[in-house]
Amino acid sequence: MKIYEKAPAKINLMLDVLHKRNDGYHEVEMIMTMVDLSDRLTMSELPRDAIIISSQAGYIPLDEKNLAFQAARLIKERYNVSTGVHIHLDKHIPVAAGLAGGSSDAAAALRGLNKLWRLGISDAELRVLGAELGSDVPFCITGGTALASGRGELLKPLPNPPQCWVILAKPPINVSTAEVYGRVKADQIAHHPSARQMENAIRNASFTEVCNALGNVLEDVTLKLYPEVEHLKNSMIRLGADGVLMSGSGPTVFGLVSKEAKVPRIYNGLRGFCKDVYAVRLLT
Ligand SMILES: C[C@@](CO)(OP(=O)(O)O)[C@H](O)COP(=O)(O)OP(=O)(O)OC[C@H]1O[C@@H](n2ccc(N)nc2=O)[C@H](O)[C@@H]1O
Ligand SMILES: Nc1ncnc2c1ncn2[C@@H]1O[C@H](COP(=O)(O)OP(=O)(O)O)[C@@H](O)[C@H]1O
Repeated sequence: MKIYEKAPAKINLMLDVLHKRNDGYHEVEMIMTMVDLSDRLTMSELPRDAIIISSQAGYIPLDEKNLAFQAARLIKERYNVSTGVHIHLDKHIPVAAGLAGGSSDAAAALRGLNKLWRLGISDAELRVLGAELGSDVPFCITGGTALASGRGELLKPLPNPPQCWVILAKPPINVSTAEVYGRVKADQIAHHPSARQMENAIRNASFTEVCNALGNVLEDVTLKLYPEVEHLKNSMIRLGADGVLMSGSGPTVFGLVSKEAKVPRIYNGLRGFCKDVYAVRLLT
């Protein structure tokens, strides 16, 4: 038997850091949504007790460092599964980009293996398992749009934002999430974006209000470390995107665009100096 699962990328429409916790994580408030840029997982049962990861992408680990491997190992151990699985990852989401590619692969593996091994695990239980693998994995289990709090694992579902184009551009640098959080000075954040303002904008289905409510306190850290991210933001604004923000810990910058006619100019303008550019829709 084979199971296929899509693993979409996320963007953070707002991200605030409230304080550093005793366990080393940061208490956050984030509003996240999915975009139509996905990895594709194929999961095939193996009669022997093994987890094999393969991928067409030459730049991700295929051993126990792979988050899909960790997801398979976790579910196998927790539910005493004696057979194995071969997971093929058809990667499309850029890696270490702030788009949760690895977390979404882990979530898709948990969903898929629940079906492959007929375990009957509820989504709520899958989210609890997912939190052991990473703070963004619980959101990626259910997807949609949500307000995430705690370290990212406490989720309040929200309606989807008004449909629009999303231009994603990733400069050729890899950003470590741990390093970015490690440099945040939570008590010195000058401006905190408002989760309430973004939630209201989404509930009002107002594209303009969503653009006005965009904000990410991790930008201050990543833009200082990598000035090319700020350059990319400025280019996207100059080319006419309606709202522009860095996603997560970066370095991917996204631009929200309501009018399709504007998309080619922004896409082509960015492609002039950035290789990794995508024009996609929100996954609504
Ligand atoms: C910043 C965000 C925004 O969505 O995404 P990315 O930019 O990574 O996509 C997330 O908070 C990232 O979530 P995720 O990538 O799952 O992080 P984890 O694996 O749990 O943690 C990696 C490291 O980041 C730090 N970390 C993570 C989450 C959090 N709330 N506080 C933290 O301080 C910790 O140092 C941790 O060791
Ligand atoms: N299935 C996977 N896909 C991508 N990266 C993975 C995967 N499993 C483990 N990784 C590792 O996780 C790290 C973060 O990757 P990713 O999840 O793409 O970034 P981000 O958290 O910024 O969205 C990378 O260093 C990568 O080597």
